[in-house]
Amino acid sequence: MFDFGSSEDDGELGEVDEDDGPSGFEDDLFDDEGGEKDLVKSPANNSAPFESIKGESVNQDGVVCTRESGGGDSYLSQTRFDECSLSPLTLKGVKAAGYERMTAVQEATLPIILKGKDVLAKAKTGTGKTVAFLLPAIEVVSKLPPIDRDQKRPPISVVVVCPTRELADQASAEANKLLKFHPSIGVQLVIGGTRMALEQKRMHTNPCQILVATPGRLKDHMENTPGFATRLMGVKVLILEEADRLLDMGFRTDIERIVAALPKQRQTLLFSATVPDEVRQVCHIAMKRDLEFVNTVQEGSEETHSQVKQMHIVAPLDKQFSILYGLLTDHISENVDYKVIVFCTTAKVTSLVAELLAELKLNVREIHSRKPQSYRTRISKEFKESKGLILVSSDVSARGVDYPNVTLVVQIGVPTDREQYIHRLGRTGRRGNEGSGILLLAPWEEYFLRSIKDLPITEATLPLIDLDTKRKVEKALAHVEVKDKELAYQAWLGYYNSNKYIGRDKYQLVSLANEFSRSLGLNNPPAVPKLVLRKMGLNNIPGLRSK
Ligand SMILES: Nc1ncnc2c1ncn2[C@@H]1O[C@H](COP(=O)(O)OP(=O)(O)OP(=O)(O)O)[C@@H](O)[C@H]1O
Repeated sequence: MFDFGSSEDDGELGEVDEDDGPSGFEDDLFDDEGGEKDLVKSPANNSAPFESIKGESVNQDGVVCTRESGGGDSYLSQTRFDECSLSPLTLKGVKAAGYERMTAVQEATLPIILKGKDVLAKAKTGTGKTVAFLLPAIEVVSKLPPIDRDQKRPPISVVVVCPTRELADQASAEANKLLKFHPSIGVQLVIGGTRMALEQKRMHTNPCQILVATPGRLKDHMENTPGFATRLMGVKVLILEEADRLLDMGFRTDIERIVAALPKQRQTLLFSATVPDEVRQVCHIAMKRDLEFVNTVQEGSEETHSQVKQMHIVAPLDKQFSILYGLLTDHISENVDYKVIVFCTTAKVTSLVAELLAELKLNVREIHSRKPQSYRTRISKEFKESKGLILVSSDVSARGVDYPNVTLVVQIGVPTDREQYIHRLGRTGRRGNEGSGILLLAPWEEYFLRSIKDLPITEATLPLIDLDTKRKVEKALAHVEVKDKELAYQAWLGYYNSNKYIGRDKYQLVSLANEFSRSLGLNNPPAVPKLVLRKMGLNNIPGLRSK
């Protein structure tokens, strides 16, 4: 249906739509944890330059020297796991998991981590960072004296902190896979949205040395689970997955508290596909001064994969649903085994888009923080295992989640920041596979393209929308519950209000929100509770209706 004549174009917290971060009132009122937090990024802390934590990785001129490894997009290195000094039981686990050769980041980090050094590692999405930090952590535990069976609360030796529940779930599953031949090493998952009491019981009955957690729930256990704080005194390795997300302002206080509760004598590993400068400046919160920065993204190469075709489309809001529908039907007709993720700005907008696409008879699932954890786990598992499915998602799936063979990632509306764009796009093109990404922006969101102008993203011409598509979409929109449209409108307002760029001019913001409401087929913008408007700083702005 669409023909893209593409032309070159030089064109935040991020929304952690997840329940374990610091919850402000925004969570309840605007919906999405992410919206607010994303935009309150940590300001560059110039008083703590990276040189102050340089260690061996800074040369005499104070320039950070990174260890380059691997090449371009090559997925696996030439080095085999059995060439590395891993214990026989761990090697057996690696082999049983089907891994033979190391990926570039594994090859680059494993020897350094095994030496006991703190490592900050940057490697592209889907290149095996989880195995890279789990293997040496397992080695540390396997060398410790075995736990005394009578000991009621054995120490925890490794803590892995992940920004979302899905990611934590995935890391603990990978750990269990690698631990197949280490029956005495236990893993426990502690994440928000599940019953604390159940986790407390499990921790009591099944001793674990490796704990995988989201920050909020970990803090809860520190404060409320008897004996937990003592068990943490045994920690030898702390891992912060998606370190930049965890160290930005949204999570920083939680991480500071967690770090303060752990022994100083420990090894700390920070992994992410994106490591902005301000994160390097704050990583001293958790790491030793002589940390090593291992960067497997070669100087001058992009942080995204070259085998993933990236495009952006700029279109007014009233055309976006039709464009989305057209993009999806085109993609489905060209890919029998299609597997698509559509990222939306907030949980409630996600819900609305999923409802609309389901009305359009597409095979759709939705995932976001407003869904119960049991539902999220089920949908995530289903999407992992299936083909011929579209997952409409908030940023709960933006980072780290390893859905195999995703063929297309669509992002509608401005991502919270450059990093979030890269991580979302990184759900496709994993393990060297091909994929494509489309960013759909409104004209007033075009400013975002400046922040990704170094990435190989091309501009697609505005697709023509045929009358049939337009009618179908209008009809489907008319069937979407009015209540859901109202909730999406409010969430939209909250999200863009907290956007530094768009939320600056409140009059303009309201006019854009009302454009969004019209694009949903609403004649009048929905009324928003007075309290919500006050908290957004939007009371008395003409064009808004209050109730
Ligand atoms: N050495 C290896 N050989 C083959 N497959 C591997 C190897 N290491 C990891 N994998 C697989 O590669 C996939 C991607 O790994 P993983 O999810 O850890 O990537 P990541 O770098 O953490 O991605 P993201 O930045 O999105 O979090 C997983 O399916 C994992 O099982």
